[in-house]
Amino acid sequence: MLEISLRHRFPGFALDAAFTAPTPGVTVIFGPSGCGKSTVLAAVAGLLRPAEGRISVGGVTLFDGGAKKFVAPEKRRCGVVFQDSRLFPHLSVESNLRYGLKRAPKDAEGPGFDEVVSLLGIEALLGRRPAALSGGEKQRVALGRALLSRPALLLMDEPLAALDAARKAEVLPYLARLRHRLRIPLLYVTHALDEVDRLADTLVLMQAGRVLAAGPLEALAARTDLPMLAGRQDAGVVLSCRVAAQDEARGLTRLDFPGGSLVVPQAALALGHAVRLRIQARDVAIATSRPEGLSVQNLLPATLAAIEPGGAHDVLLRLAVGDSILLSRVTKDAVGRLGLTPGLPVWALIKAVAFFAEGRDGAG
Ligand SMILES: Nc1ncnc2c1ncn2[C@@H]1O[C@H](COP(=O)(O)OP(=O)(O)OP(=O)(O)O)[C@@H](O)[C@H]1O
Repeated sequence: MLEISLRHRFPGFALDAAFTAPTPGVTVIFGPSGCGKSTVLAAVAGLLRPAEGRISVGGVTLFDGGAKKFVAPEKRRCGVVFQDSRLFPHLSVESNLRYGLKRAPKDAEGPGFDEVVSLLGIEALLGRRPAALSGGEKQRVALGRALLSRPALLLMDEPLAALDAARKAEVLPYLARLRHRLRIPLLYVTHALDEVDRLADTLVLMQAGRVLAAGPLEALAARTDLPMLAGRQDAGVVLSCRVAAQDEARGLTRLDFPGGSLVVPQAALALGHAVRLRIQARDVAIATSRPEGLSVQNLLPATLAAIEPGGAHDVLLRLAVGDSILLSRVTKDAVGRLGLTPGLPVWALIKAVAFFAEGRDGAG
């Protein structure tokens, strides 16, 4: 368990944040610029001594303001990866990685050099100096160096923020893969929702120095009372699925989630493989009777659970599909026209889904 409660002041900024998250697992702190995400991370790393509060990881107390306990940063066994890779420029990639290994406590268990190199796909880079690496490659090496120091907790502060979209798309699958393979707890700071969707097990939403909500990603993404998520044009739910069937003839893969199933273009995945699906509210339309002759492949029977405020001209519908929730963004006009009221049985038409295979190479 990660247990964090912090109070600290900077001129013009007050941090008063508390959350808990299960470990191992990926906890993502998400929020707008200046909300205090990096300050929380710095306090966990021991780079900032908070005025008050308590930090414990897996039952080990790193900071306790009341008991005047403050474990020095170098004793915390936190591996830190920043936005800029901070590699040693005069050392080869291999020497940078071995530096991490040298810092590992003698008795600490963790992945070996070869395993980390292969996990991050950096075999071909070992002889190069950091100046000869792309931004994405540098971040993979920085991550490798942090992993090889055998941390009890991995801290990442916007590790992809300095990368362009193509480089980011190159590194994200490695992070997703890591999340699946290694059992090191990860605390990850970002203001990019795609990273949240891909990586988070637990989501911590921060605003103006406070935690607005914290909990499992799937539960938070389905909430309509959190404007930071529901107010976005790309608001939507995340569902954990399993590969249930492969239809070679039609070129489709069937994914089951609690309460229903969806088909996606065929993915080369074994039956039972875990897949994370994201369905945006704007990609879900509804009908009050079963539509015929549709090109849309995913049509699910649902119950309209609630109608929540959306934008100026639209609303968010909460749709119960078995044990799962979908969100649908429709116009206020549609609510009146279709006579939508909570409890009504409806059909959800899902026009698009994004999906990512858990583990493997990460990408779906
Ligand atoms: N050492 C410091 N001294 C004074 N003020 C600070 C210090 N560090 C951070 N702050 C202020 O605290 C607030 C929170 O900063 P923090 O870096 O934690 O935000 P953030 O959510 O990580 O933002 P970003 O996404 O832009 O990195 C900001 O207003 C910042 O200016």
